[in-house]
Amino acid sequence: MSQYAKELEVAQLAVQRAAILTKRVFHEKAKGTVSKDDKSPVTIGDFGAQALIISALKANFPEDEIVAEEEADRLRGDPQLQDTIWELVRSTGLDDPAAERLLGGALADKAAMLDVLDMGKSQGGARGRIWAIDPIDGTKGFLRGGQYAVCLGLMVDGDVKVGVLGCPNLPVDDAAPLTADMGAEGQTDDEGRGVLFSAVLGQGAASRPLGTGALVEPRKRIAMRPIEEMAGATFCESVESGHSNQGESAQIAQRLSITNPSVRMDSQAKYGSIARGAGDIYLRLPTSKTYQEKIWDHAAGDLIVREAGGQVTDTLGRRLDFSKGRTLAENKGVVAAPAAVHGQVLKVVREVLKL
Ligand SMILES: Nc1ncnc2c1ncn2[C@@H]1O[C@H](COP(=O)(O)O)[C@@H](OP(=O)(O)O)[C@H]1O
Ligand SMILES: [Mg+2]
Ligand SMILES: [Mg+2]
Ligand SMILES: [Mg+2]
Repeated sequence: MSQYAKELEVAQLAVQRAAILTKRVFHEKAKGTVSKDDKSPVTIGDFGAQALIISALKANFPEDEIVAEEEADRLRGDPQLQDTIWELVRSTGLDDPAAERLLGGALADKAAMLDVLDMGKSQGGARGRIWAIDPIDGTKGFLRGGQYAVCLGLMVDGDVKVGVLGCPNLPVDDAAPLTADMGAEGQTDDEGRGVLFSAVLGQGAASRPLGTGALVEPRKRIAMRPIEEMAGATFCESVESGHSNQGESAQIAQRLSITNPSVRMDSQAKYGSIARGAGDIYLRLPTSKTYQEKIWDHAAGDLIVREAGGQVTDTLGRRLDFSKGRTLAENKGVVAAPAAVHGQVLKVVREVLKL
């Protein structure tokens, strides 16, 4: 068995199960948005998906630490919201009994769900096995019917070894071109959509359809698209102008003679899209001097792009450093591109950002 085979299997199934819940929330439920301290929207989907993922990890790797985005504190004083989430968590499972058994089956009760939600408070760091979870990345995209991703990465001694991204609203087809309307909103029909990206360090990156039971076979290798002419490249960037500086990104594109409009989409679906050659370059350009990127926003995508033939650094050319705790404290922004042109892109990024 290859290294991290069990971790890869459990991670993919856990993400797949959590995505069943997020899709249910989107389709069946009124969007129960509560406001968090940082004002980012967080929904019953975020809590429910996080509970399902942590419960699968604890069933298989009870000693591992977990860094997860959400915490149960705000739920403890809100019995109604607790009930809504518990009802969803209780009734969401993979439709393959063996796969569901591997994830440990259903949680015992609501109290167990709250406990599990709080198991994601590890401070992270440079030692041991630590999972990073973003139960819904791109919450704003999720609410809009745009792109979002269920994200899971395993770090060992600060280095990402396994990465999985579930993207329910991306086309299944790796060859489907990116279109401007793909990212922003209105993805209400699941037909032809849903992809599960994965990578293990040193073993390449792959995709398969995002299913609802056992993992869909085969798992197909993905690779970035070789860029022959920079002018024909496509940028991916955030929809939210507060998350990445779109004006600077346009200047960089212009200096690289890129004429294609950049494709805006929420979440780590950007990393998945460039990893399979649907787009080429992902830039995340800081909009504030103080914001520190969160490890759960990048761990899986960083590995998937690198294993697909890409290079991922920050705007100063440093590898993303996942060993510094819950944030990428030693990095600023992200520059992800095919390895062969990364240097050229980075040079222009530094010129425009005056770094
Ligand atoms: N000022 C900021 N700069 C960069 N990223 C930010 C930010 N404020 C919030 N974010 C992060 O941006 C993520 C979404 O990224 P994107 O813009 O690529 O879709 C959010 O993840 P969540 O949606 O999981 O909260 C959040 O963690
Ligand atoms: Mg958030
Ligand atoms: Mg996120
Ligand atoms: Mg999130």
